[in-house]
Amino acid sequence: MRPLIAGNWKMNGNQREAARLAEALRGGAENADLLICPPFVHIHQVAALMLGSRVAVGAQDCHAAHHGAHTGDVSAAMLRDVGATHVILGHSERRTNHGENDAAVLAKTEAALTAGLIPIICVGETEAERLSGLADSVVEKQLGGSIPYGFITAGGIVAYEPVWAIGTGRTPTDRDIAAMHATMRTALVERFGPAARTTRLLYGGSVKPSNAAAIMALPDVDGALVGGASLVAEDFLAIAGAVPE
Ligand SMILES: O=C(CO)COP(=O)(O)O
Repeated sequence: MRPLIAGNWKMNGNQREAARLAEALRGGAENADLLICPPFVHIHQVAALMLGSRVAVGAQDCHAAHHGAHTGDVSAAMLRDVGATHVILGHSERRTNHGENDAAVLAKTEAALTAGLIPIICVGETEAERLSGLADSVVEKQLGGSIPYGFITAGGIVAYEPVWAIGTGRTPTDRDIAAMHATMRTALVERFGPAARTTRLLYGGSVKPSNAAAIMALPDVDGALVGGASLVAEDFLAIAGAVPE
């Protein structure tokens, strides 16, 4: 399957910087689909800049409700309206900083699907959980609790992001990444059947140009969710260029 290289810009950049970064990516990549996820306030502008390009635009979160009295929140339908096609949900920074649990991620994912957005559900263990041998069970529980019916057929995407690898420069060994991706594939196929074989499983956590080729070559790794390195156009494109043909 064609890999997806997704950039999570997190809370970075002003309008001018967002436009400059988006424009530098407009040409896309040879062997991978590209997706960029700017902060809410830049989505409209960036989606307009990317019209007619092969680069998709997504958001980093959405609310579970369609509309209503939810001060400060943004609905999936609003994101779709301004040009987003994807939304990252359940990122560990949301789980930690905003207390989002699997039930909340499930509700948001259902809202995204209803609005016609492709959800990217993030899962991953903390360092303490990995050291206690709990990584597999933590990720299986997150998958079980946050993926709704209809996710697979709608092209939903899962990102494995070990919490301890995010922004730290540390990554699991290639063997550990491959093992977790195999675990996730098995769990999805057991629950949803063979259709889940085509679900994209991304790896995220300190992906950079120097480690991308090795990670992207692993079985069941269908792309990357990139944080810091997605803010530098040449690094993001180098990661996309490292995808095997
Ligand atoms: O959280 C991430 C992407 O969602 C990964 O961030 P880094 O690539 O900066 O480690």
